[in-house]
Amino acid sequence: MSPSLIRRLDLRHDDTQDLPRAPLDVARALDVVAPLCDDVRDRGEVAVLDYGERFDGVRPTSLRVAREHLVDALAGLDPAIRAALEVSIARLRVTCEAELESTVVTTVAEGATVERRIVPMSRVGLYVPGGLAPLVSSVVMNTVPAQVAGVGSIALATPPQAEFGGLPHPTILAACELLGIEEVYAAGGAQAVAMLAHGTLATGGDVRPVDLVTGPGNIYVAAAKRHLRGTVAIDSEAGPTEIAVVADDTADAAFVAADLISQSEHDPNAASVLITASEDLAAAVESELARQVPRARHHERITTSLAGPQSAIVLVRDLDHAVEVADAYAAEHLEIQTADSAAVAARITNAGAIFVGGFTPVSLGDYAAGSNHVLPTAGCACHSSGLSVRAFVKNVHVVTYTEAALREVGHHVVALAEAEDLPSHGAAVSARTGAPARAGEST
Ligand SMILES: NC(=O)c1ccc[n+]([C@@H]2O[C@H](COP(=O)([O-])OP(=O)(O)OC[C@H]3O[C@@H](n4cnc5c(N)ncnc54)[C@H](O)[C@@H]3O)[C@@H](O)[C@H]2O)c1
Ligand SMILES: N[C@H](CO)Cc1c[nH]c[nH+]1
Ligand SMILES: [Zn+2]
Repeated sequence: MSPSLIRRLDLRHDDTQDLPRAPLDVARALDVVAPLCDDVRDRGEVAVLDYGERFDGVRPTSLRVAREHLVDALAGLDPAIRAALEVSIARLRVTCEAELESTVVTTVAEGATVERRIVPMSRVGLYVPGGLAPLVSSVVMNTVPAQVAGVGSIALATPPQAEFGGLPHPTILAACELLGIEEVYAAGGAQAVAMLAHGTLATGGDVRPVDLVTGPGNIYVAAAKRHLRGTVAIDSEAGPTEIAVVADDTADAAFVAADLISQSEHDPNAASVLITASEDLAAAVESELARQVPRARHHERITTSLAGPQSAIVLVRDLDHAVEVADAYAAEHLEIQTADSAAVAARITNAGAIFVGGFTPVSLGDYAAGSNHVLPTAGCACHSSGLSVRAFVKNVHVVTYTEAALREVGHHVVALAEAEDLPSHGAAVSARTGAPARAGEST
């Protein structure tokens, strides 16, 4: 029998072993990315073009893509792809509209209100991957929530393609035009994220800085987002793709293998993990991988991804143990293919998105489920969320008190200010309410 394409990790008797993770993680990639981002801050568009030439093998004549290229790309778009994009956009828009929170005004006492105002980000930068594959669907996943949130100004960056003379891939340009995105840059990787975050006005260029950078990308893109967080807001570290599948004997091994392969197709650094208590299923999935992988167009990078230390078939004691391991792993995508998938899914705390049952593959969510495919990776799902309208808005409390309402609560403010040895805080209230000043107050 030929050796398995994926290793086994047996946690049944020893679950102190490390969970599968890629050796090239964000922390390591920062060594490359931090100086690169600083260089873009200092040298602006010339640096962006230099790195494009080095990493993408082409130097665009202009970083900003002229509108005519967007219009031409949409005119030349295959109608079947346009129809699919329209469905993808429509489904995601429905979800985003339903999830957009509205302003809430709370009356906490008579004459005292706290309004939570929802304010869209003024200007955002969207990143769309285009190194190994032109992820046109990421144009949709970034843009639709930004537009539903009401963002005023949107810039989008995606790598230049040597094949298209330094322009981004035409299908990506077509999707931009379809969605009305006019400010598109032929810039990829960390240099694109740095360009959006810092802008290039200070170095003589035309790119205005953004307030938020969102979108998926490879490990260098994820590292750039970590490095620049603070200069800008980010959605999450949405790096190399991961899939974990919790499955039992009821799962279809051919489906499970197809789903592992589908996400390994993204990147040699992508991670595919099956978590199961069933040795029979583990063996059947290994056979299916051996059958399906050689037939896949991108079998080389799939093989690298499956063989890497980031991928494994993890053997666990039972379903409870499977849930525990899935939560500890905190996968970007978690599929549940068990006898009662919904009940198992309800027990999961940490995952970017959960795909429930045998007929909800991750690929559906990648394109047309109505969910967002920009999701936290490398364990970040324990603290970060997938992209949604919430990333594109801020909450601002608007506080309004009448004089009577301030008088009613003022003495409590004074008491707490005293407790913190900050009497001038209390004095700012006493000055209005006429309450007696305490020692050390100035009114
Ligand atoms: N987590 C998510 O939500 C999600 C969604 C979709 C895709 N993805 C991931 O996005 C990634 C897409 O990766 P990609 O490479 O195809 O496209 P990409 O656009 O993310 O990255 C390409 C860029 O990487 C830069 N680069 C390449 N090698 C480099 C190096 N050695 N040093 C510095 N920079 C370098 C180049 O500038 C290039 O423009 C995949 O890893 C995929 O799994 C993640
Ligand atoms: N699986 C990716 C998220 O990690 C999204 C994607 C785009 N195109 C295909 N798949
Ligand atoms: Zn995918």
